Amino acid sequence: MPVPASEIKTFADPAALAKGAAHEFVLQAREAIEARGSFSVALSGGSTPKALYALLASDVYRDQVNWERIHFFWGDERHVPPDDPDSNYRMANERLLSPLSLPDSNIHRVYAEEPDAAQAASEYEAQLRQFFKLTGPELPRFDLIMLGMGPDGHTASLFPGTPLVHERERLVAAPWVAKFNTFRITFTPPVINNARHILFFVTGEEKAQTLKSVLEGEFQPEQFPSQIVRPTDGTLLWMVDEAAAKLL
Ligand SMILES: O=C(O)[C@H](O)[C@@H](O)[C@H](O)[C@H](O)COP(=O)(O)O
Repeated sequence: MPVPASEIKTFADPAALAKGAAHEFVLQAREAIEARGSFSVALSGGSTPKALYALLASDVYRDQVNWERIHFFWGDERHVPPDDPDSNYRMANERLLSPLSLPDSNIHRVYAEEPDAAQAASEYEAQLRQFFKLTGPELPRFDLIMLGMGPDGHTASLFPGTPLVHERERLVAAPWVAKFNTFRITFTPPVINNARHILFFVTGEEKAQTLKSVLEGEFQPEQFPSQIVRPTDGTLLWMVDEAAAKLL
């Protein structure tokens, strides 16, 4: 079932998308802080959000939000230490968190330096349960989960072929990702789909065919894991640039 046009916003280029995303982030943060006193957000990794993170920490936006009311998590993390060039935490910390000098209590990173990835995943799940005060099978409800999409249609660290697209129990898992010959730590679909708001950021012509398959093609989440993202009681917005949207 194709994604409705109302859930897709197209921008001229990555810079325009970053501005649009920063505006959306600030609006959602203010709304959550106003309504519930805090804003819980799971950041995405990779390269697309780099410009957004730097923009949010810039003079243009930094005074528009009460950052101390915001709690930062990660939707996925590479199985590397926090100072590794591949670390999603390091990427966000350098561009957003460190420049804002947030208290450590606002930053909830994955302890991906743990040699046993499965242990790192269950530890992160414990962090989620503690922060959201979960006592039973209920799910954490993030105010915002930010996601990217790879050219292969993966999102977070849910890669094509992973059985995790059908996961219903665990909140966080540690899949082996053969294409990178490494483990990853990732939210599972139930956590992602329980968010109040989900934003996808997708740019670049190399993703155009996959984006068309994901948004307009048959529902095949095993092949295109990004298709599994369908909020049960929340909003979903695909923020894409013209290059990525050229086949839509
Ligand atoms: O850990 C990661 O790499 C991300 O969480 C991943 O899901 C990313 O969002 C996509 O791979 C898109 O990455 P780019 O933005 O670099 O294209």
